[in-house]
Amino acid sequence: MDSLFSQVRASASKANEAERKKIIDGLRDLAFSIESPEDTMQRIMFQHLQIAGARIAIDLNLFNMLATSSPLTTRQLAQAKGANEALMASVGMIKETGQDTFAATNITQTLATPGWQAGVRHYFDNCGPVFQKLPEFLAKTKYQAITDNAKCVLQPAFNINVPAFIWLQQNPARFATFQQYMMQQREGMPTWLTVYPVSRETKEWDPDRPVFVDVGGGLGHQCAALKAKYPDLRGRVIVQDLPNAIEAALSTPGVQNMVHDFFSPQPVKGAKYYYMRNILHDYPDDKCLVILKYLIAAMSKESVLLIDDMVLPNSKVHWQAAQLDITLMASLASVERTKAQWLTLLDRAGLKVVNIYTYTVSLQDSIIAAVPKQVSISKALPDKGETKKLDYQSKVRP
Ligand SMILES: C[S@@+](CC[C@H](N)C(=O)[O-])C[C@H]1O[C@@H](n2cnc3c(N)ncnc32)[C@H](O)[C@@H]1O
Repeated sequence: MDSLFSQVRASASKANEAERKKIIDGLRDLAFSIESPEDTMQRIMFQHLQIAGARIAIDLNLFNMLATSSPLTTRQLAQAKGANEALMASVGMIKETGQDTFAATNITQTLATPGWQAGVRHYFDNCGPVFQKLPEFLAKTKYQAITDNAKCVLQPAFNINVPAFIWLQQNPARFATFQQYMMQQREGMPTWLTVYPVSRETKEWDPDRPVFVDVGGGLGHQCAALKAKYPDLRGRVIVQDLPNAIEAALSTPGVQNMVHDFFSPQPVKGAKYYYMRNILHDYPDDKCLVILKYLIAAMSKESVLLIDDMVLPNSKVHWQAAQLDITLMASLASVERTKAQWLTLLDRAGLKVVNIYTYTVSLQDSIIAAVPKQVSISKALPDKGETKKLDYQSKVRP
C-alpha cells in the first residue's frame, strides 16, 4: 500500500494542473467508492463543522502559529484557547505528530495565507447562512429556478431586500473580505494570460490610447498581472470598480484606478480590450444585457470584449464548477453558463463570438473574445476626460 501511495505522490509531483486534478478526482472517486454507509454519513454530516473549525482556528491565529513554527504542543498553542486541535488534525488541516503535538502541512500553509483565510470567512460568513436557508427557500418556491437577484436566498438569509453587491457595499468589512478572496481565488491556477495573444494583437497599438479596461476588476490584480507579463504593453491600462474596491485597490505603476458603475455608460471609449472576469456570471441574463449594452456603445471597430468566465460542458460538469454554480444561483440568481447559453446571451446583446480560449480543466475557465455585430463608434474618441476620476453615482443599480 505504501509503495502505491509513493507512486501516486511521485506522479502528482511531476503533473501539470490538468493531470494533478485528474489524479485528485480519481482518488476522490476511488475513496467514495469504498466508503461504507457510516463513512459516507460521517463525511457529509460533519461538513459544516469543518469550515466552522477553520473559521475558529483563523480567529485564533492557529494556522499562522503552526505555519511559522512547527511542531507546537497544545501547551504552546494555549494562546489559541478554545480551538479543538484534534478536530483540525482529524480533517487534515494540521497534522498530529505526537501526543498533544501538532505540525503544519501544505493545507495549514494554505489556511495561513490571508487571501485563503478571506475565502474561509467569505464562505462561512456570507455564503454559510445562504446555504442554510436554501432548502427552506426552494421548498417554498416549489424548486423553481431563481431568477431575480433582489429575491434570491441571500435576502431572507440576511433579512435584507437589496441585491448582493449593494448589500456588500453597505457592509465594508464583508466587502473587503470578499475582495481579498477574489484576488486570491485563482492563485496558482493557469490564467487567461497563458492563452490569449495579447502581444500579437497590440504590437501596433497607439500608446496614448486605452488598451485594457478591466471592468469590475476588483483590487486591480488582473491589471497588475498583465503589466507584469507585458511591461512594454502599448496603451493605457485601467481598472474600474465600485468606490470601496477602488479605494483599496493596488497601486500598480502604469495602471489607472477608476471608479465606475458598470450599469452606467462606459466612460473609456475605443479601448482595445474591455475585459471582465467573473462579472457576467454574477448576473442573470437581463442584467448582463444592460452591462453589455454600455460596453458595446463604447467599443470601436478595433475593440474586443474579453469575457473571462467558465464555459461549462453540457454534461459531466466538474464538481468544483457545479458547487460554484449553485452558490451563484442562491446568492445572486445567476449561473455558470454553458457554451450554448453564452452564445445565446451574446447574440441577444448584439455580439459575435470570435474565439473561445479555455485555460483550466476543472472549472473550464475561458476567455470568450467577442466583437459587436455593429460598431457605433468607428474610431477611438479623443482621450479628454477619460483619465480624471469620475464622480461616483451614489445609487448603484443592481
Ligand atoms: C466576482 S467579483 C470579480 C472581481 C474581479 N473581476 C476578479 O475576477 O477577481 C465582482 C466584482 O464586480 C464589482 N462590482 C459589482 N457591482 C458593480 C458595479 N455596479 N459596477 C462596477 N463594479 C461592480 C465588485 O465590486 C467585484 O469587484
